[in-house]
Amino acid sequence: MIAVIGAGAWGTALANAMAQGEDVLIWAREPDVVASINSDHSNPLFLPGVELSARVRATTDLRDLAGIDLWLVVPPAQFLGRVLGSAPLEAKPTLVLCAKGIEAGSHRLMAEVAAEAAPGAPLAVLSGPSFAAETARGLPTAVTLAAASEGQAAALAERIARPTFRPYASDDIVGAEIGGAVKNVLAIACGVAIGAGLGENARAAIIARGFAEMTRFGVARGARAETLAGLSGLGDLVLTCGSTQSRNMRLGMALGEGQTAEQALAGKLSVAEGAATAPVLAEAAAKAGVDMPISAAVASLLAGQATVPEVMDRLLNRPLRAEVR
Ligand SMILES: NC(=O)c1ccc[n+]([C@@H]2O[C@H](COP(=O)([O-])OP(=O)(O)OC[C@H]3O[C@@H](n4cnc5c(N)ncnc54)[C@H](O)[C@@H]3O)[C@@H](O)[C@H]2O)c1
Ligand SMILES: O=P(O)(O)OC[C@H](O)CO
Repeated sequence: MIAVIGAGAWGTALANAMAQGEDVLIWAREPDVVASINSDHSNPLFLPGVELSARVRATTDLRDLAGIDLWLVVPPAQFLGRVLGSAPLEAKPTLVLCAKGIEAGSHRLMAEVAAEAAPGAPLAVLSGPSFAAETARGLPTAVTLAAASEGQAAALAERIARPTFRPYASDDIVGAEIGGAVKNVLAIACGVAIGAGLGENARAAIIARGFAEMTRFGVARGARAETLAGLSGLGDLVLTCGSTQSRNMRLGMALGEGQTAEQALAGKLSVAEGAATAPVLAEAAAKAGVDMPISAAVASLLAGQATVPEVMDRLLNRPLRAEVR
């Protein structure tokens, strides 16, 4: 049996994919979500329109996960430490971290947060281009699965691979995490460009120059550039910047159309992780001396410290430079 923590769209989609091979127990915070998964095999709150396998069962009690050896950990990034802190981790289950973000305040990646909450538990990171609704419907999905060694990642990949769900093993945990966290911020930037009518040239420029930012930041944090060029970095960047299925892209479009961040985020149950990651990333990059002008622009827009014309002006008037370096 596999456990899943968090029954948002991605936790539910992963549970449904995993149920093709093993029984799954999913923990949800919301009693209504547990009730609809157990009685109707659906999660209309977070993943409407998808019929779930009867092999997925749900609980609101984290203690029910005790004894399960493999957990997919899928709450929003800012809650991951708190949720793990309440979980029965005595048996040191393998934790596959699936949230994409950087912890506010501490600037820690999810594996650093989990290592403190679950000392001694084997850790892995699953990240890549994966809209939940598509994975849940069994459409082909390939992701990076990073663990402490490529051997551990490969063994885990054997366990969680399914006919249309294909993990690629890696030993670069930091690289897999940074790609997923940074692409959400860049997707907001692409959304702003589209929402403000700046055109497709601008979107492509943000993707390419954003990828340069992601690589600079990742390498400074110890990632390998080749990981950032893979599924969890460039792959997810292209997906998220190219589709209005992305919540981050849609948030950016609302900003580009003139809404404030408060207006664009009001009443939303679902998470656009880039909104929480952007200020943390801007701070962490400044602290590390890494130049990330697009991410910094997103952070100032979200904070209401600049308008779209102002950030455009700032970006376009930076000194001309060589493309590489
Ligand atoms: N949705 C996707 O397509 C997708 C794909 C890959 C990765 N992810 C990542 O998965 C993570 C979860 O996103 P999602 O899309 O499944 O969520 P979601 O937006 O569908 O749902 C929100 C989730 O937040 C949880 N939540 C709200 N307040 C909370 C709190 N105080 N403590 C703990 N949990 C709380 C809710 O219970 C719910 O599970 C994010 O890091 C996201 O970037 C999402
Ligand atoms: O809807 P988004 O922007 O959170 O993107 C979802 C996934 O991260 C895509 O891989």
